[in-house]
Amino acid sequence: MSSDESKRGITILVTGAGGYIGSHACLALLEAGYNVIALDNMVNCWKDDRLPEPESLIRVQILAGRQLKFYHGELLCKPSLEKIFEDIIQEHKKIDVCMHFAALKAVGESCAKPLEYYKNNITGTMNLIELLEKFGCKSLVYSSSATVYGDPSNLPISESELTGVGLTNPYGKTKYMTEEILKDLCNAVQDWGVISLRYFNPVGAHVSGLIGEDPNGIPNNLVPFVAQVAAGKLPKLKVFGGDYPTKDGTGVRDYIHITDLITGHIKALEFILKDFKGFKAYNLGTGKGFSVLDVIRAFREASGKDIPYEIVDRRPGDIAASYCDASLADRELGWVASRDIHDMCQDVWRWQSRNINGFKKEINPNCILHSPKKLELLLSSLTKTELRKLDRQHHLEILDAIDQQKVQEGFDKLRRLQEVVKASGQLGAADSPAAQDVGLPFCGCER
Ligand SMILES: CC(=O)N[C@H]1[C@@H](OP(=O)(O)OP(=O)(O)OC[C@H]2O[C@@H](n3ccc(=O)[nH]c3=O)[C@H](O)[C@@H]2O)O[C@H](CO)[C@@H](O)[C@@H]1O
Repeated sequence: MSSDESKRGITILVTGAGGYIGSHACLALLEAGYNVIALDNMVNCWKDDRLPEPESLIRVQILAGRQLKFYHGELLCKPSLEKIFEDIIQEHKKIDVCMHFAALKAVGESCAKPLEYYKNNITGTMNLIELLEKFGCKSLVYSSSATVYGDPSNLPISESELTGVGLTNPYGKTKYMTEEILKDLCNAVQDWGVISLRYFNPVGAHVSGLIGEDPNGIPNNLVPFVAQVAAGKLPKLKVFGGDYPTKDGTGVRDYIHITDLITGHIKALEFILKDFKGFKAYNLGTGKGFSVLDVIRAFREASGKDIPYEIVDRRPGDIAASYCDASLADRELGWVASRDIHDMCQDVWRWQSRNINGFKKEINPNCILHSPKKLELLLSSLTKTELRKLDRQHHLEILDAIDQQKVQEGFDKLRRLQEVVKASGQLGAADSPAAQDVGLPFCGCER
C-alpha cells in the first residue's frame, strides 16, 4: 500500500476551510492523500449562488484532482454542529484530527466589537472541542498567532517568551485565551493532543495563482494592501510610522509564505498522528525580519509596478519589530520555511493580477466560454493534445461559463477533462489558451 493510500483512511476535519489559510490547508491535505471534511460558516469567503461550495474550495478540488466533503456549518450553533458531526461519523466512522482555523481576525473590528470576537473565537472553539471529544477525536492543530507574545522583550522571539502580556486588542486576547483553555484541557484530560502553531505574518498565495488571500473590503494587512496598490485598485499605501528604532524607521515583521506555513501544519499533523499527547506550541516564521520599505521594494520588483506610498503616524497597537526563532519546529517537527520574500511577492502578484476582484468574478458575456453553445463546440473540437494545453485557469473559466441549469453537467465535464489531462501527466504545464489553438476567440477574463 502506498503512503497516499494509507492516508486515505485518515480523516481530517478542517474548520474555517474556505478562508485564506484553511483553503491552502485543504489543498495540501488532499494532495497528501488525507480525507478532508471542510467546515465553514461562509461569513468570510465568497460563494457563487449557483454552486454549493465556496469558490476557494471548488478551485482547491480542481487543483488537487480530488474531492473533499463540504459542510456549511456554524460553530456557534451547537445543535446543528452536532448534526454535522453525526453525519461525518456515519460516513467516515471517525475524525482523526481537527485543524481549527475558523475565527474572526480583524484587529480593528475586534476593538469595536469585542463580544462578537470573544463569542466567535472562544465559545466557537469550546463548542468544537466538546463535540470533538463527544465523537471520539482528541487531536487538534490550532491556528494561533505571534500576537500572543504582545510586545516581546527579546528578539528573535522563542516559544519560551511570556505570552499574554501587553496584548492590546480583543483579537489577540482570544488567541491567547484559547491557548490557555487548550493547555488546561490537555493537563486535565490525559489523552488530548494539541499543537498550537503561532503564525508570524502569513502572506503569499498558491503558486498556481488560483487561490490566495481575498480580504473583505480594504485590506488591513500590509501585503494585500500593497498588492491592491500595484494592481491600481488603491491609490497609495500609508506606511504606519517612519520613526521606529529599526534599520529604516519602518516596522519589521517576519513574513512567511502560506505554502511554507501549511507545510508546518502537515508536519504538526504527522507529529500528532504519531500519538502525541499534551499541549505544545511552535512558532511558524522564517526567522528573518523585513521592513515595510523592504516589502515595497520586493513587491515593485515582482510586479514591475510602481507602489506610491507616504509615511504617516504609527498605527495604534503596532510594535516596532517581530521575528521569530523557528528552531524548535525544525528540531521537533522537522520543519523549516524555504521560500523567501521574492517568492512571496511573486506569488501574491500572480494571484492578485489574475483575480483582480479576488474570488468574485465578473463575467464578460462576450467571452466564448460564456456561451454554452460555443463552449460545447469548443469542448467537442478539442483533441487530446489540445486538452493537455488546457491549464487550470481555463478549467475554471469553463466552469464559470456554464449556465445555471448546466452547473453540475459542467462540473462533471471539467472532471472528465481533468482526468484526461492528468493521465497525460501534464496538467497545468502549458499557459497557452486552448481556445486560441482551435481558432476561437478567448477573452481572458480575470487573467
Ligand atoms: C496591530 C495589528 O493589526 N496586528 C495584527 C497584524 O499584524 P501586523 O501588524 O504584524 O501585520 P500587518 O500586515 O498589518 O502589518 C505589517 C507591517 O506593515 C505596516 N503597515 C500595515 C498596513 C498598512 O497599510 N501600512 C503599513 O505600514 C504595519 O505597521 C506593520 O509594521 O496582522 C496579524 C495577522 O497577519 C495579526 O495577527 C496581528 O494581530
